[in-house]
This record gives sequence, C-alpha cells and structure tokens, in this order.
Amino acid sequence: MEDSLETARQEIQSIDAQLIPLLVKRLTTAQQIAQIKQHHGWPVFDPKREQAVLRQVQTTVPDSREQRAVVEIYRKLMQTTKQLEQQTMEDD
Ligand SMILES: C=C(O[C@@H]1C=C(C(=O)O)C=C[C@H]1O)C(=O)O
Repeated sequence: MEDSLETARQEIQSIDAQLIPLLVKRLTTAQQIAQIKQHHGWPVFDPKREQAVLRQVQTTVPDSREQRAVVEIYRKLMQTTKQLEQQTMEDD
C-alpha cells in the first residue's frame, strides 16, 4: 500500500516536472500578449477568448467530473494570468 502511494507520488512529481515549465511558458507568452495589448490600448480581459479557452477544455476532457475540475483550474489560471498581465503593463 505504501509502495503504491510512493509510486503514484513519483508519477505526480514527474508530471509536475513537465507541467511547471509549460505553465511558465504560458505565463511568459501572456506577458508578451500584455505588451501587444498595451501598445494598442486594448483591455487585459477578453471574455470571448476566455470562452474559447474554456470550450477547448470542454472538448479535450471527456470525463465530466475531470472536465469540471479542469475548467475550475483554468478559471483560476486565467484570473492569475490577467493579474500578471496587469503587473506587466504597470511595470513597462
Ligand atoms: C492571455 C490573454 O489574456 C487574458 C487571459 C487569457 C488566458 O489566460 O487564456 C485569455 C483571455 C484574456 O482575458 C489573451 O487575451 O489571450
């Protein structure tokens, strides 16, 4: 039992090692987007784009419980991303 817990946690650690650089890459790209928006005087929040992102989550995750969980994570991720975009605009 403890062996299987340890094995599963190693699996999560390996997944996180792949996920963290991708999250950082997403945040870095969002900061580039913030600079483009600032240049054009466009707002940080783009509700249509967020709906499209959430639709992609819904079409990519078949299991309904997992889909709700990933949608929740993405809502939080987009909220944090917008805060970072705002900070990027204020710093520039
Ligand atoms: C990154 C963007 O800025 C905001 C954050 C989004 C996201 O994290 O996917 C999507 C739309 C915007 O509200 C964008 O406009 O693409």
